[in-house]
Amino acid sequence: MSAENSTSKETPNPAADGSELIRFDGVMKRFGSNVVLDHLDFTVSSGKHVTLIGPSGSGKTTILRLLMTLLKPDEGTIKVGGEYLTHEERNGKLVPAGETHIREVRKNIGMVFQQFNLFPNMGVLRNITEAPVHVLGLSKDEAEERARELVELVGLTEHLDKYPSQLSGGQQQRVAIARALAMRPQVLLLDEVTSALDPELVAGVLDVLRDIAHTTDITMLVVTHEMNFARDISDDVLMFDAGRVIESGSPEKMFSDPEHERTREFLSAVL
Ligand SMILES: Nc1ncnc2c1ncn2[C@@H]1O[C@H](COP(=O)(O)OP(=O)(O)OP(=O)(O)O)[C@@H](O)[C@H]1O
Repeated sequence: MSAENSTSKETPNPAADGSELIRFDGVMKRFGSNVVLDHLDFTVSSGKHVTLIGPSGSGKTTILRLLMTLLKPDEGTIKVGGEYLTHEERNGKLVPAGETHIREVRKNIGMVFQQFNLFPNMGVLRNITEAPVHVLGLSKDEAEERARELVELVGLTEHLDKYPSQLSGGQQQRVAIARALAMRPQVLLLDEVTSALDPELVAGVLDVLRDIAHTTDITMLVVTHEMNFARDISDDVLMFDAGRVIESGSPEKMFSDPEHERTREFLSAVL
């Protein structure tokens, strides 16, 4: 892996300065009568790596899906980079955001899913260049140059010409990581990115992500059941229960001396 060589060029978030990047204010999300996020407030500072932990169904993935605008909150507001994601200001009033506004704010956010979601009919290089060319308007040459750097960063240089079906799950997930970074997002969302992988492929993907976490200043919001990985990369860990943050702190504190009974129960089941 050659992350060290490429970081000066690769730093996806050159403006990471510790200012507030993500803000949830009173966010409520329900599915039918099931209140999944219960007036949730939290913030993430630029450049930080924040891991969301908590029992199944506590709302972690829902938070990432709200940030990707795959879902809309029923109440409350979400800001990314100081801009409302869910609303826009018109004539001094806050109104539901239109598609153009949402697309602009969303350019700052990249997501890697459990199931890779690569384009099956495109090779590795084109999977990575497609969005930068069509969404950011980069020239094909610019996008390819950047894609080659990212392919090196994720350790797949020899596989550049292959199609997703010719790659292992771990390699496909590394392509998905490169594809997300190619958009130079300010924040990278990682949703259980190793849970669909065969166990022997998990370590390779986590190593790539550790490398990215330690050698770039991209902001990360991570949902994972890999607690050692969470401990290695996190600045902060947020413990969710029933749609609320019940405890937060450094990984050292959270994993060795949690305060909340529910956190202790959860960690004793997963560690
Ligand atoms: N599209 C949907 N329609 C109905 N219910 C949903 C939908 N998406 C999520 N839910 C419900 O919302 C709750 C929270 O789901 P979410 O996936 O956010 O939890 P999670 O904390 O990420 O869980 P896990 O660790 O199992 O992935 C669950 O009860 C889930 O069944």
